[in-house]
Amino acid sequence: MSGAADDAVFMRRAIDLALSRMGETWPNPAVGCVLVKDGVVLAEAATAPGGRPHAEEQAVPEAGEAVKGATAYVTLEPCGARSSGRKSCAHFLAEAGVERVVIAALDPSPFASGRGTERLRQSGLTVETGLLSDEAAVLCEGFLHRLETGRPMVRVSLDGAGFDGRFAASARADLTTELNRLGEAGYTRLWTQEGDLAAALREQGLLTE
Ligand SMILES: Nc1c(N[C@@H]2O[C@H](COP(=O)(O)O)[C@@H](O)[C@H]2O)[nH]c(=O)[nH]c1=O
Repeated sequence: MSGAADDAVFMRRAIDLALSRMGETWPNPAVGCVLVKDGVVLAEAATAPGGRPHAEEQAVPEAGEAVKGATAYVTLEPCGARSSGRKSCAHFLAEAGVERVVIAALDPSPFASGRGTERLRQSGLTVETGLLSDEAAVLCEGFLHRLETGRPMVRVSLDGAGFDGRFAASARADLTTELNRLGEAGYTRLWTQEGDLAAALREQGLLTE
């Protein structure tokens, strides 16, 4: 396999890890991280339920000393700043001796966007962005929606797999207020089935299709 083909395989693995955690990490996005050296996976992890520890914080200690010189495949730009005051993942990867970081999507948070990649580059790591970014976008769409509107995204789903929860409200309720309340509680991505509620949400521009 060529280097580029390898990169896509490992990023797809990181995306799959994160997809399997979707709906469990809110208010944080689900992120996947795969650490690779000489074509061998050293360690892999996804954001823990509840949003912390982050994917990188789990994968790096698991890889141990071998992580020096490795490539990290991450579905989201490693955080460059933390709301929790913990060491940022960019700092953590650089300190551990990772040499190259391949990223699918940039962190959409205005608080953090670009800061992780900047910190990594300043520390001398090679940083590549945008690999499989379309496939990774679903992982942080709810997080981004809540950042922009204060409300969780609502989509129609048959079974709710991968969502933070089900949006249950009367179609006649004040839906914006209900969703604002759920946004304050940290929900980022909710589901509903087709029916009166979905129709009311659609009419009010509150449904993502
Ligand atoms: N879940 C996740 C990230 N989430 C990002 O981390 C920031 C919030 O950090 P904090 O609230 O301190 O835990 C925020 O910018 C969010 O997008 N970052 C990562 O490197 N890896 C992860 O697994």
